[in-house]
Amino acid sequence: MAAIIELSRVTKTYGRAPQPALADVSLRIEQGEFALLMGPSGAGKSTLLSLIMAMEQPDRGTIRVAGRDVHRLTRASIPYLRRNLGAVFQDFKLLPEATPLENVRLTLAVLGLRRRDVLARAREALARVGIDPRSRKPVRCMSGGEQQRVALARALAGRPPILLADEPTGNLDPALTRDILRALSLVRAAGTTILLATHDPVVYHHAGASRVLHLEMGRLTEDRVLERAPSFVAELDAQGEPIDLLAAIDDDEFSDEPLLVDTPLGEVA
Ligand SMILES: Nc1ncnc2c1ncn2[C@@H]1O[C@H](COP(=O)(O)OP(=O)(O)OP(=O)(O)O)[C@@H](O)[C@H]1O
Repeated sequence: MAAIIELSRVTKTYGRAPQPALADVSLRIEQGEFALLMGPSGAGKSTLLSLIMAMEQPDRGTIRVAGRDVHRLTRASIPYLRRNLGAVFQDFKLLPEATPLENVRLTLAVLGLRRRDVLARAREALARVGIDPRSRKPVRCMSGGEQQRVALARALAGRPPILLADEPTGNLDPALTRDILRALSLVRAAGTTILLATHDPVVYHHAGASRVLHLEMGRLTEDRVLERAPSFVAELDAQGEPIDLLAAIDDDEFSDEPLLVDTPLGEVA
């Protein structure tokens, strides 16, 4: 099977740093996998995610998403990458003065989703993470945990086939962490490939991930398949809950109108 994400001998050094942030990393992630990216602070987890999102350039090596080298995409192909990758950043990258609904709606509009679908999708994604879509609060007035959930809703609302998340439970208490993990289980059950960077042992034990990748000082030191599904995922399966948040991208929902907007997800043409 073709890998949906493939890194081949990727090295990245920032500026004149004495050590590379990532050193000769190769890995393949197949469609539908849920992989955790673990390792101590500074190990290179965020760097790896940034490279996949084409927010940073590697010094050497190639990174392919759905078979395409993300660092050789033409300008016209950037929307293809943005539609395929939903991202939750460590610092959220939300628009601070905008409400949660505006944050999600704007991203969907920038992705080119048809106007009539934007509002429904945005409301649905916010409700799924426990944020009231009618809230008039600017996100800068919300707690870290609330902002984190808005960021997750924004990433999921576009129904990307791949979700990249950097510490998505970092500001959440255990109950909210569990809610987010539950949302991620549904996302994964709908076929989305997830790559999630975390320090959080609760995530490790309860996310239902299928694989753990461990980074140390920029090197991939462990790549392990996890056999056991956590109990609450099994519970969800038993209940047969409808999975409606994520489905494959339906290109008919996207308009062909060209857009050029500088967004928190980068410039989108
Ligand atoms: N934009 C940057 N400019 C310069 N150095 C950077 C930059 N981003 C990361 N680094 C450095 O690269 C190395 C890897 O950092 P990275 O943020 O990828 O690690 P991490 O595993 O995500 O850490 P954490 O768990 O603390 O988020 C660190 O030494 C860090 O200081």
